Amino acid sequence: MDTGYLLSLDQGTTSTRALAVSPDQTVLASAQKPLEQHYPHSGWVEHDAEDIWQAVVHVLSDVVSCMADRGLKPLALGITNQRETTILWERGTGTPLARAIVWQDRRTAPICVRLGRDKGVEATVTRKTGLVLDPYFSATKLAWLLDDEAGPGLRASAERGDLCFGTVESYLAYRLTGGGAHVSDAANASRTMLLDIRDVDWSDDLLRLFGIPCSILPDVVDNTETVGVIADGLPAAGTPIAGLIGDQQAAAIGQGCIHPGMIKSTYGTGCFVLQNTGDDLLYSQHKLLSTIAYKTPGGVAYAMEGSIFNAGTVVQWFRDQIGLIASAQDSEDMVAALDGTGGVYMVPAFTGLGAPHWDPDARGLITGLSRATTAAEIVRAGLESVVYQTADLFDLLQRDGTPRPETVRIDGGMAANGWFARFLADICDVPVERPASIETTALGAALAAGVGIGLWPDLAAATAGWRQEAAFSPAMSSEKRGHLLAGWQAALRQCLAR
Ligand SMILES: Nc1ncnc2c1ncn2[C@@H]1O[C@H](COP(=O)(O)OP(=O)(O)O)[C@@H](O)[C@H]1O
Ligand SMILES: O=P(O)(O)OC[C@H](O)CO
Repeated sequence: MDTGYLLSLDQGTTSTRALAVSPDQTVLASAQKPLEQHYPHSGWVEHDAEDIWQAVVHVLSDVVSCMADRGLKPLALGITNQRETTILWERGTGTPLARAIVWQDRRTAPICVRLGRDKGVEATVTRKTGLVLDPYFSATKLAWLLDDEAGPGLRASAERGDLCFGTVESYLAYRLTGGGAHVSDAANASRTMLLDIRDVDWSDDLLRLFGIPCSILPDVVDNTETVGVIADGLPAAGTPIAGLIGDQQAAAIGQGCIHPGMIKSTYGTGCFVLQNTGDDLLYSQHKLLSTIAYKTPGGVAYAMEGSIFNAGTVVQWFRDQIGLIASAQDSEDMVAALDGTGGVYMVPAFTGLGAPHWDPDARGLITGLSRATTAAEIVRAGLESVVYQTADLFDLLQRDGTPRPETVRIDGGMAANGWFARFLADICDVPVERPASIETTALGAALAAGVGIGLWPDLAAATAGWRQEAAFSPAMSSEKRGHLLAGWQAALRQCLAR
């Protein structure tokens, strides 16, 4: 096997990370930079795409120079990213022309409501894209940037061919190759609401529906395809960019969920449950999403996905907004000794509710408060709410006919919380596994790039070394589980009934 390492770039919602991964899948070095969030209006979430670029150069440069000191060179770069976040930049220079509209942003809810009045339109969108008509996805964000009165009005430049559109991996590949590659991978492209996921190509009908000129679109590539090399003057210049993949699909690969039926749940800013359905494109009867897990020369693999918009943000809110905890770790220490929440439930609909409700206007609530309620009980209710939402998604997956998983593999920042992992196993009544490598998302991108340069023949070979670090078995009585879930459903109804 080649000496050298795989370079992985993980551009997430709250931070940008670079990792050096050895061919035996050990993390050799890493660097991270937090990303500033902008909330210009209620329900709006933006990132400065130039900040993202500067952070990328910074973390890549740190890792590459640290590895150079050890005499090692990058073999290939894999890029993984927050999905759906929408960027428009100037063709040629790569200069962003507006703030990136982040996946959590709800400003385009009125566009979705208008289009959704025609039930035929909604059904067509779902059949072609596997998605539901919701502001979460890129299409309406892009339409807003081009045409909305409150937006930057970029339609004329787009029609002149001066603009490029892309999600984050596309923007980074463009800038890293010095404008040489305007591409998006199949997994990321499947989240734009412009791709027909049956033939993995942009849909003319959808482009017409959302008013998107095809001149601004990237070319769609496989997830293990070499799209170009890093341009001169940048860190790791000359390195092939050999894997692009959205972060939830990357986590599925990093977790070795490459066989039909396998399931992973990632707890970062949001929580995303993906169950691999192989070459079967299944459509949900319960508003779960059908999406491309990955496309390789071996074909397309699909997944069913449930998206929870707020997971780690609950912990951040306790820490940064209302000061109930000093650090994320405190959330575990504080709740572990409690018997329960004393009847308190929280529904953390800070930016609306995702699957299966798709309610952009829902807002959070805390119920069941009494004079005896403690801060610890409220924190526990927050952690529990993420578990209950996961349980709802597992239930719907099975009602949609997917096999009951033998185990669920978890990752992301919140998965570090042992109490949370145990409660998840109890409430979902399924064994929960945590992997030895907690950098699952970045690892998935590194493995995709490794397959891209032929280090492994395919994803099955690349992921064969997956190892478990900890396992949590369900131990709660079904009576207690039923009681807790009934309380959750009552709180959820209150939230949805406003
Ligand atoms: N011990 C912990 N218990 C609960 N939540 C935690 C813990 N450690 C980190 N988190 C949460 O995990 C999230 C960060 O996870 P990460 O996977 O890095 O997110 P992202 O990729 O979305 O930026 C933060 O929201 C943080 O509050
Ligand atoms: O940045 P993360 O890890 O919360 O992931 C964001 C998702 O890709 C949004 O779909």
